[in-house]
Amino acid sequence: MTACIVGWAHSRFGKLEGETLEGLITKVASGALDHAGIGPDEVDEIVLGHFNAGFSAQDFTASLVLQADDRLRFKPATRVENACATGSAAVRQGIRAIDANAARIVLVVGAEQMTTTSGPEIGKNLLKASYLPEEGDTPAGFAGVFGQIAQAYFQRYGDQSDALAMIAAKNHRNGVDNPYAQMRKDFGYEFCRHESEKNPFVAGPLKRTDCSLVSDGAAALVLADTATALKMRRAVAFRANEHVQDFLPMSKRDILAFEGCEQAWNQALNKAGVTLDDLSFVETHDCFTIAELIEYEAMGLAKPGEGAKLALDGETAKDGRLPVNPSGGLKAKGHPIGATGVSMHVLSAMQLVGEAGGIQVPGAKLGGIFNMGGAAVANYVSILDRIR
Ligand SMILES: CC(=O)CC(=O)SCCNC(=O)CCNC(=O)[C@H](O)C(C)(C)COP(=O)(O)OP(=O)(O)OC[C@H]1O[C@@H](n2cnc3c(N)ncnc32)[C@H](O)[C@@H]1OP(=O)(O)O
Repeated sequence: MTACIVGWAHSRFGKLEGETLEGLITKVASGALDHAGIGPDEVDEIVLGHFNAGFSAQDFTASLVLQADDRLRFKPATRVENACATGSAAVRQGIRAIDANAARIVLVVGAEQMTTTSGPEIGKNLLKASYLPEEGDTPAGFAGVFGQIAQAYFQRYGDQSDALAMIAAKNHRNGVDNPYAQMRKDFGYEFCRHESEKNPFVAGPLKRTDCSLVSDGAAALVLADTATALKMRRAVAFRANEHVQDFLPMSKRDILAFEGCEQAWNQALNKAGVTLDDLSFVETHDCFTIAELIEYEAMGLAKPGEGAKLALDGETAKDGRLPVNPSGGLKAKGHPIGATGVSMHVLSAMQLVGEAGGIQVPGAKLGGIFNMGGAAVANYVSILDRIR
């Protein structure tokens, strides 16, 4: 791999009153260029990750990045979309431009503004990332889809409510130390474990604390080829970047196996020539706590049906064997769809250069990222390594 991350910017995630999609995009675009010490005229290509699906009336958004600086005018700019993995799809498109020697510097932006949409519309928009003929009428939107997955998992492997509450509590605890996070509240295990007025059931066995947040936010990063990156202040290289796309209908797959996720991790670990034991941390797609649990199994940390033990034994806690979601994950940090994958790469790069502040994993050397679109349909894994 030749692409490296050399600079970045991240907005706060949350309900950002008075903010616009354009404002979010332009602020992180210029912030990332400033952070990298790269002038807009040096940019060869721009990629914007933006899901939309009804969240924004403006649907032709790639050129909004050009509003960050007049010197970006006439640069090639494209928007990409791959459901909740839209951000990682944008990162990958940038990497491929560099690997093909078609670009030396690429500006990647991910953004979404979700909170200006009303509750029922949010669920409808998100469900556009499901297979409409079979899953389009699922009650409670995507929470309903993962509620069914959780129910099926409980039927096959037994009730996992304790482990799901451990995952929720862990990610909420980690989010407290993340200044970009939408929710910085340490709810604790007991609150996450039990149904209450403040923590009602949302879909199947999933309670509110099992669900990611509805968020506004943006993140951006600058990619450069290795030769250029080695002359910069910071350089975080892609040891691997893999994309595996699976069938859309859940009925065509064993939905408890997340086979696309498994395949993407296998490919990435092979390419990087490392094992999970070599990773210092993982940022994984916890759109719902049951997703994080199944991802433990798909990535190879636990056998099928045994992911709960990792959560219950604290092995994926920040001070555990392999910290998972030290940022607080989608659960606490927030999940502005198009920004999420870019955010995962930005926060991982921060970890590797030792600039992650309160969420820093001490001595982090190698980071893994898994970002997912739909129910394990679009699967992206990156393995990042600091080279400067
Ligand atoms: C689509 C893909 O390709 C793959 C994916 O990633 S799927 C994931 C896509 N994202 C989603 O589906 C979003 C899921 N989450 C939600 O829909 C909503 O957060 C929810 C339905 C779980 C809760 O929404 P709600 O019931 O309308 O809550 P809301 O009225 O906004 O807030 C009530 C309280 O709960 C809190 N709250 C809201 N959502 C919360 C959450 N997810 N976790 C914890 N607390 C939450 C609020 O802060 C508020 O607290 P206070 O009373 O103390 O102020």
